[in-house]
Amino acid sequence: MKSKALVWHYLRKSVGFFAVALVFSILNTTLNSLIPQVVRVAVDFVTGEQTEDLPGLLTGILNSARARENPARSLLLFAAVILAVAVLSGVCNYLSRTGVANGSESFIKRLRDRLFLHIQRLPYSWHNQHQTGEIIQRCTSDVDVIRNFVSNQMLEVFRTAFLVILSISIMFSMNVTISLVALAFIPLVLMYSCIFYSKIAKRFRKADEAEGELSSTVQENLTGVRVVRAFGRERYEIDRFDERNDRFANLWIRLGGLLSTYWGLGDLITGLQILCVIVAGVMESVNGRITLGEFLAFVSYNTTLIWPVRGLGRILSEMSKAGVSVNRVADILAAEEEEEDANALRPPMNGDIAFHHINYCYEGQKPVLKDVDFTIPAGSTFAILGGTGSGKSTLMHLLDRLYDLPPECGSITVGGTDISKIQRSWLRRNIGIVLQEPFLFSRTIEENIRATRPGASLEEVRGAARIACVDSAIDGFGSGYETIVGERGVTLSGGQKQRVAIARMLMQQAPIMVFDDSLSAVDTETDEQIREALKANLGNSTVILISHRITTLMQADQILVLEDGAVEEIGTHEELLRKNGIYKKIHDIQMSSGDRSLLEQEVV
Ligand SMILES: Nc1ncnc2c1ncn2[C@@H]1O[C@H](COP(=O)(O)OP(=O)(O)OP(=O)(O)O)[C@@H](O)[C@H]1O
Repeated sequence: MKSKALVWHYLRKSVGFFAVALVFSILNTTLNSLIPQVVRVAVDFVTGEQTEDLPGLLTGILNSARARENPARSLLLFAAVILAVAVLSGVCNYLSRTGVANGSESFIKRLRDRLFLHIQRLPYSWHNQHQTGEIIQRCTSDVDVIRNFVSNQMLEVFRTAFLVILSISIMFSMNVTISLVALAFIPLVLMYSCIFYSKIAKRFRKADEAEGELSSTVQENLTGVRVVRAFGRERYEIDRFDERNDRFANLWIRLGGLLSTYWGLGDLITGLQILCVIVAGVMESVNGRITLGEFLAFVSYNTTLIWPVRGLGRILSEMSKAGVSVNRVADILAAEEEEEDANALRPPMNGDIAFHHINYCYEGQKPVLKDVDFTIPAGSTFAILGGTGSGKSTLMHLLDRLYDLPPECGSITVGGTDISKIQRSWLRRNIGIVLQEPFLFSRTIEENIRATRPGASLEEVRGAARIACVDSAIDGFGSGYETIVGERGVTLSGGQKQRVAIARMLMQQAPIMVFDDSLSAVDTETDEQIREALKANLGNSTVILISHRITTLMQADQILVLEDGAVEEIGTHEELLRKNGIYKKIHDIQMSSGDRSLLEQEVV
């Protein structure tokens, strides 16, 4: 969506509020412009000059109050009129601001909701390509800049335009010469504002990017705080932060410098303009072409005219900032969501899973999977063994359609149906995955486990935790299932996190379950206990086990060995040992390590 279309799309539902605000803002401006007229009349009335051109209503009031015979009473009357106008103007101001607040807040709420929803729907690949800190900055700081413009500046543009037209008309009706003097400076002020406007926009864009980098550094550092501590990298991280913070501060200092020059020079031009108007006014007044009251009114109109014109520069700079922010938000909203075809298939998911000649590479990368072709029989336990980076997780990401497999790169079928024809949400609901790096939300353990089946009872949650062998560990926490898990599960050990993630996946009761190296952080004994519990409870589910550890895989119905993205061997534990290939080699290496006793027990 183009940026302007984006603003309009979310703004149009608030147009009613803004229209009301605009009407009251114009009324408020009109009422304010009456006050110098009342002052003019009051001064001229008291000094006895040209009182015959008083508005009819005012003459009537003055006559009925017999003000002409009593100057003090007449001044009280003028004060009362000014007070009445000021009260009305205040009411209009209140209504205008309320309208703007309602309009802008509802607009921003819609924008925020849409952003959040959109980000939820963006593909996995998009999230992998964007830094979390930068996304957070766009959703908070950029949205705030837009909000600030819409709530404080947008209506000002219209109000200023109206005020300029009104003030100029009144001034010309009073005295053409002084009006021309006043007006001569307006193009200069406007031109000057526009030049600065374009410079400020450029600098703001840079400062905004630097802020994004800074947020990313902080976010990454906080997320990886344990790695930083473990490797004693604090100094390096502090220096890295300092460097970005310096860049950010310098950019803002330069931006501040530019703004200071703008306001300083602006003050000078404004001062000159006011000086010229006063000089011209005094000359016209001395020559008897305007009264004292008119002169005072003129100075007053000129001041109310010149400040908003100068303010236009600020509005323009805010507008440029908002423009940058709108573009950045529009960039996110322009990213294509994962399309969900309502007519896509929702077939039974308890059939064989077949990978047909998969050749896959990530965008711009070398091939990750090379002619991978195998079938996982329904209801079986299938294991995948392979070195790091051999493409095991990629296979699972393709199965779950976290990445879409282009048609020319092979196909994956479940029960004979191509997964590209299966509704994504249906596919994901029926494939439970425990990811390699499980993420737990900062909520209670119970909520974390229940996340995949919100209606589940506590007993069901406990049941899943028991199968994942984490029930007793949870009971050992002070608040049991009510224990809050910190960000990324900081209060839990790596193994406990993995087991809570397994319990969460089990709650899903999916016919296909994938364990992507999800027992790596538990000791071999617990690993075995969990596998035993899973075997007894998984029923007819098809289980895909990915691991580097032979003890985790050896009891699987079939084991596939993946080497550098290609299928190297496939068979049962015994068959693969007999083949004397890579599986046997890994087996022998692990045999000589701590897993030997377990291996021996299990093989017997
Ligand atoms: N999102 C991605 N974008 C680009 N390249 C990727 C992406 N994800 C993985 N890769 C690359 O694809 C290759 C296979 O990665 P994959 O995660 O599938 O390996 P793996 O066998 O699961 O490894 P490990 O056992 O270490 O988890 C690696 O070289 C990796 O760098």
